Amino acid sequence: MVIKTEGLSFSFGAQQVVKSLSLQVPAGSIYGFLGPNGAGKTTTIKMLLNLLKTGEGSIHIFGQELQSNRINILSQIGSLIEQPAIYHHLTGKENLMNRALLLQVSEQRVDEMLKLVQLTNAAGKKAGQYSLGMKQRLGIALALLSDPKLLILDEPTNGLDPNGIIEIRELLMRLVAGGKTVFISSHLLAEIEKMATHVGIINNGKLMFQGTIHDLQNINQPMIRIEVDNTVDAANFLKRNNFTVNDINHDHLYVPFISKQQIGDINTLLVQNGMTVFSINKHHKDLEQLFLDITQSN
Ligand SMILES: Nc1ncnc2c1ncn2[C@@H]1O[C@H](COP(=O)(O)OP(=O)(O)OP(=O)(O)O)[C@@H](O)[C@H]1O
Repeated sequence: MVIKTEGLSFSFGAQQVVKSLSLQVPAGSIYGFLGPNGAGKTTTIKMLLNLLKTGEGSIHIFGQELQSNRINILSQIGSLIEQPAIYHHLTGKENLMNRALLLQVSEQRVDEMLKLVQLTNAAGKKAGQYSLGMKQRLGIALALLSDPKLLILDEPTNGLDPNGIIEIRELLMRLVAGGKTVFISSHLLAEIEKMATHVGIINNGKLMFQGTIHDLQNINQPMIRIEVDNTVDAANFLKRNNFTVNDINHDHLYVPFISKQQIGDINTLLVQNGMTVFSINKHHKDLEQLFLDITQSN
């Protein structure tokens, strides 16, 4: 394991915000650390980077205990938390050169990083004029200068438009293909599902789920969401016709998704039997619905 925590806890005064967290991040993974705002993601990340002192529990990174090996461990981690530390009056390349001087890495490495994050063409432009996505990519380039084995990113796609999100996703996938491990936090389930190999889900400081992306997909099966005039009648009717109805509320009912054909069949069946179908579509759960499922199955 690249990161292994056991019983990790942290409190701000009387408020415990991280509760006995046991994380396992395998080498070569993109580990999606998922949770709603305020769940404790940033606090956990700050502990992993030794920016906050661990309350209780232990942190091992690269197989070594963090406190007693922190200089060695932290020198092999690149990180980006909150806004990247960028000088706006300097160009992208100058920002990187500044850090390169400190780290004693070559200009060639700076150029390689610019290429990797696809900022070569914008290298001579002032960073203050960069879009949010370009700034995030510059932040990642800064984090990568020292060639760290592990990259820890706190919500790097926050505030980005869909193109910016795709660029970051593709970049992270390239990094992992090149042998690095990426730990990335997010509050967006759909975003993490598209790139992560492993997932940890945290809510109110507690780990609710941890496993591979396939384990997550097993508990996060897509549904057919049906909007009809009378959901109770429609649900009873579908059950009589051997469909499983998983959930029902005032406006919608939910049937496990099997195929597109089945969506057509259900539509025809309901309409032919006098029911009004307002909409019918394949539906993916959001994080809140997933929490309910996880809580119920525990
Ligand atoms: N410096 C602080 N002092 C007191 N409470 C804090 C402090 N920083 C965070 N908290 C509280 O700790 C809890 C967890 O915050 P944290 O920033 O770790 O969550 P998060 O999952 O990263 O959320 P977000 O995505 O909104 O940053 C929240 O209730 C927050 O209000």
